[in-house]
Amino acid sequence: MENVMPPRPTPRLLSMRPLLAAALATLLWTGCATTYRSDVPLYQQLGGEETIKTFTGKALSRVAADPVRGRSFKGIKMPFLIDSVANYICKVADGPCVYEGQDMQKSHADLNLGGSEFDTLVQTLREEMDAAGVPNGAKNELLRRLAPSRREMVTH
Ligand code: HEM
Repeated sequence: MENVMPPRPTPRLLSMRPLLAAALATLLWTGCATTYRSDVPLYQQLGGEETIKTFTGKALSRVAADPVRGRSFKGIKMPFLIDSVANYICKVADGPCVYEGQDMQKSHADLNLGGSEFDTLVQTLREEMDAAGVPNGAKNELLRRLAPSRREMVTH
């Protein structure tokens, strides 16, 4: 009589099973890490207060050092400003930080900011969040929350 049993997987394929399972787990984990999770406070997904201060400080320092884009920062005490902006961002991200500064309209009113200046800072923040290893989902959620302040700061 003819044998109708399906062929059994080769031992080689069987031995690759743990490898395939590990690859799948890595894929799932990466997927989770890059997606914003509404059940975890955003500031935690951004890496906590320390990381927020790091990427904020680097972004502000880079823009301030630019010969053209940095014009608004002349005479500004950068360590104080960095602390204040980091606390603001931490608070926007539902963190426990206390922000004691003015609202965005008042604090930028005298700077005569253009749209492209705002966009440059946002792009620099994006790059520094990437450098700090902030997952894409958390990064985009923070930028989404900051976006409405553009119309409060930009005057032309
Ligand atoms: C996402 C965009 C921005 C955010 C979240 C932000 C946030 C802040 C915060 C929280 C303060 C501190 C206010 C206070 O302590 O009373 C501040 C002040 C300041 N910001 Fe921004 N800012 C943004 C865009 C910009 C841009 C585009 C520039 C210039 C290129 C700028 C330049 C300044 C300067 C110079 C001050 C100090 C003003 C002063 O003390 O007279 N900011 N910003």
